[in-house]
Amino acid sequence: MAEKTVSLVKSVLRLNRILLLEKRDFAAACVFALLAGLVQLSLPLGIQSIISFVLAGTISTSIVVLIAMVVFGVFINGLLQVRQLQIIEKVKQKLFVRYSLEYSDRIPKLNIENLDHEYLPEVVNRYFDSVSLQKGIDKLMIELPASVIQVILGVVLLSFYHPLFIAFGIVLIGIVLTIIRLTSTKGLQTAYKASDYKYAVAAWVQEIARTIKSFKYTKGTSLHMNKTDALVSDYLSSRTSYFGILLTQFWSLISFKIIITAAMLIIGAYLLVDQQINVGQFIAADIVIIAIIASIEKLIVNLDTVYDAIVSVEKLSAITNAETEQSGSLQLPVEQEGVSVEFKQVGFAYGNNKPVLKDINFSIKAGQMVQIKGVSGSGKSTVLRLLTGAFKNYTGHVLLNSAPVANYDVANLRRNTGILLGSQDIFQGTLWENLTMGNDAITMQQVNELCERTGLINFVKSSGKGYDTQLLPVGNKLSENVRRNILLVRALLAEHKLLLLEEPFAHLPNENKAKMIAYIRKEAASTTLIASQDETLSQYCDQLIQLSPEGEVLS
Ligand SMILES: Nc1ncnc2c1ncn2[C@@H]1O[C@H](COP(=O)(O)OP(=O)(O)OP(=O)(O)O)[C@@H](O)[C@H]1O
Repeated sequence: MAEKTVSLVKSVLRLNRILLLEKRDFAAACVFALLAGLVQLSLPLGIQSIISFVLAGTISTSIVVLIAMVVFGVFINGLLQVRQLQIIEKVKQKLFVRYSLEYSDRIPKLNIENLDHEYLPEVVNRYFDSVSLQKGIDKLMIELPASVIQVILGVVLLSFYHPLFIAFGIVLIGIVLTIIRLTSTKGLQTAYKASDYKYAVAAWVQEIARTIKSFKYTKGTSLHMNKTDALVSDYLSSRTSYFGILLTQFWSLISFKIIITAAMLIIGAYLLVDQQINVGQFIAADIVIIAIIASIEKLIVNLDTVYDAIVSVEKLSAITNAETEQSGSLQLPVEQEGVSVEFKQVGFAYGNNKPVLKDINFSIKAGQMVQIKGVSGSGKSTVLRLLTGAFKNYTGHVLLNSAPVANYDVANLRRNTGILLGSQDIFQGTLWENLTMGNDAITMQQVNELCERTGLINFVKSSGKGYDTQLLPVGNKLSENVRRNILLVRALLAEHKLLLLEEPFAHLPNENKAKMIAYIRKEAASTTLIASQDETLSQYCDQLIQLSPEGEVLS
């Protein structure tokens, strides 16, 4: 697995940006934490005054008032905590909504050229980190700020008892910062690695489920278990190193507590004996110090939540920060029915692989129907893909109406292009949704007509719910014929100026194929490029572009 170096500062800033998206809520939670901290400190002050009164032997109404104030302080503290919980619940819900919408919105806009080496359904698993982030938000937005505020307020309060306590406070904060500084980078790095392996295990289990029939029908081999075993071992060893860091932090904390407790008692006892502070102040100072130690303990014990939250934000960024498609601004002319297409000295390779297309030249007039022919792997589909505008790292010129395809507004281009590529699929939803893709302008009459021509109408009629029939992901349980027909009708529905079709008719009986060709020629009137090895298709086309196995145009 490729190691990713995680920058502590960058990661903390990224987490901060997420928290600051809910600026007002975060500020409100901090204010409540501050108030709660102040109210909590009223407790030692109140106790100190009560002890002074008791020692002076004066039981007066002042004591009753003081006791009432301390009890009231405890009540107010509870009230502030409830308010904090309400704010945090709101933030949790907002986080879930934000990531759900951002993922759904961004995925179709991603630059697939960059994601070519990734399996997107696996990458999208990072979405579950929004739930992990939600879980950590209590600690991040309530407990940790509250602990920091309490430490600062406590040290300020101590300094009023005696200047010696100022030095004590500075040493205290110094030690904590040193512990955090020394262990955090490693802690974060190991947490990130453990998370990587967790996703690797999840991806592999998903892969077994996706290809269940392959694994079910193996001849008793245990490849699936062996691979899981190897991945789980990696996870366990990275998780163990992560836990090692947490243990180091915890040991530092225990040593720190021992030193501070001793220092607190020695300094307090010395000041008391030396009569620099009285008993009430001694007890109150001790209560404050105990509260500070408890807050610091919380800070260090909860560092794993901070690591987890940082890792979650990093993981979620696999989609939220992935590059999206660049769009130009050109629009295709509304009045024109087709578009002219031109390839001038076009060369293309997927990533760093060997070139698929070499010096491709052809031109197609608006409204023409053209077959692109060639053996498997010659690059027929790649020619179509370049025209979708999704792949831009080619050399030479890919022109639509004499303008580079990259100059077109992506949304406008896609609206005007009917695309049938082998990589497209059926999604979980109704047949109607799968055919129209949510385009409300498409009428029942248009859908019926294309279903008649392709023969898909037989499936519609035989399914109990017609167009409302629910389809399973990837078109599971549908016959290959029906699946291909759905994708073909989807590509042709609505008006297009350009049609890019990969083997659209191979599954159709001759009768339906003739009907579809007639439909495209007469009624669609778009410029049509068909990538196909069909020997009989060229007789219906205006042009035949033959590709050699090396990805060159044969004249
Ligand atoms: N996303 C990709 N990443 C890397 N290589 C790819 C990718 N898509 C296709 N290729 C490779 O590019 C070459 C051309 O593929 P393309 O699909 O364009 O050929 P084709 O002529 O349409 O083949 P077929 O008729 O089998 O669909 C093939 O060698 C293929 O393996």
